[in-house]
Amino acid sequence: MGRAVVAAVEAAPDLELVAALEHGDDVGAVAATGAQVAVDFTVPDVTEANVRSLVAQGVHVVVGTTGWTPESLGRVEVDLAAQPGVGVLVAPNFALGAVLAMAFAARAARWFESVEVVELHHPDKVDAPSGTARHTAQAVARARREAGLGPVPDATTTALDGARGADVDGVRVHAVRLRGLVAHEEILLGNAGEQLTIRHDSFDRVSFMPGVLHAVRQVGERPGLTVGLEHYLDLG
Ligand SMILES: NC(=O)C1=CN([C@@H]2O[C@H](COP(=O)(O)OP(=O)(O)OC[C@H]3O[C@@H](n4cnc5c(N)ncnc54)[C@H](OP(=O)(O)O)[C@@H]3O)[C@@H](O)[C@H]2O)C=CC1
Ligand SMILES: O=C(O)C1=N[C@H](C(=O)O)C[C@H](O)C1
Repeated sequence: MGRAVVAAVEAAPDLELVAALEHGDDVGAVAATGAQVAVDFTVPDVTEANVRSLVAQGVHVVVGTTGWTPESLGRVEVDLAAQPGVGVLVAPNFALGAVLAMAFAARAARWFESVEVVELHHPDKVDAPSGTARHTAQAVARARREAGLGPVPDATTTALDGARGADVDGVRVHAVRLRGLVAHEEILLGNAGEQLTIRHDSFDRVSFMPGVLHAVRQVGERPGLTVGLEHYLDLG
């Protein structure tokens, strides 16, 4: 992703690439390069420290790295309170179609008794379920709560560990890892006698770049912490 972002920024006539950091480089020296906005695609273990260092330097941050917890987001919010004017966007998916799929699923959720999420990725991915699937399940669960729906029906009493996937806010999420895949998600919504399937496929990492560039252009205008690109697309 880092290489794809470098290429996308270099190809954008209104943006200038002033630095490209690799593993081992000093994030604390980013402001000195003149950077106004930093983009982080690293690993869950280091992204919070990167973002907090960048916020302390007064640099806006666009984050694609997954694995964020409510606690790590909370610590960034505390840092941002001391840096008014600095914006941070943490977005689990920058593909416009994926953001729309999440929004459509949340909109549909109140009308269906059952829902499950299946995410499918390349086998080099280190986290499961994907940040996108977690974000989707949370949005669907919120919509179900707001509509007064009860738990998703499931009579399972005996199962091998993992057979029913992970429970994210009461929504079952299943993770597939398969060579050849890039990033894919299906939201399955069921009622008696019918099913709605909402599916998004990223076939190439270029799919994430329009969303990343949109965020880079916007983040300076949106101080504080934002979670999810949908808020930058008027879909939140
Ligand atoms: N929001 C979105 O739209 C998308 C999000 N992602 C997420 O972005 C993240 C990165 O994905 P991807 O680019 O595929 O992963 P890669 O494994 O290809 O890249 C991760 C990068 O982080 C670097 N890195 C690893 N450890 C450290 C460290 N301790 N300090 C600094 N840098 C480190 C790696 O360097 P080295 O290899 O030298 O160790 C590598 O350059 C993942 O969390 C993924 O889920 C991915 C695609 C889209
Ligand atoms: O690791 C990936 O590849 C991806 N990670 C993000 C996620 O965890 O949701 C976004 C996209 O699915 C690709």
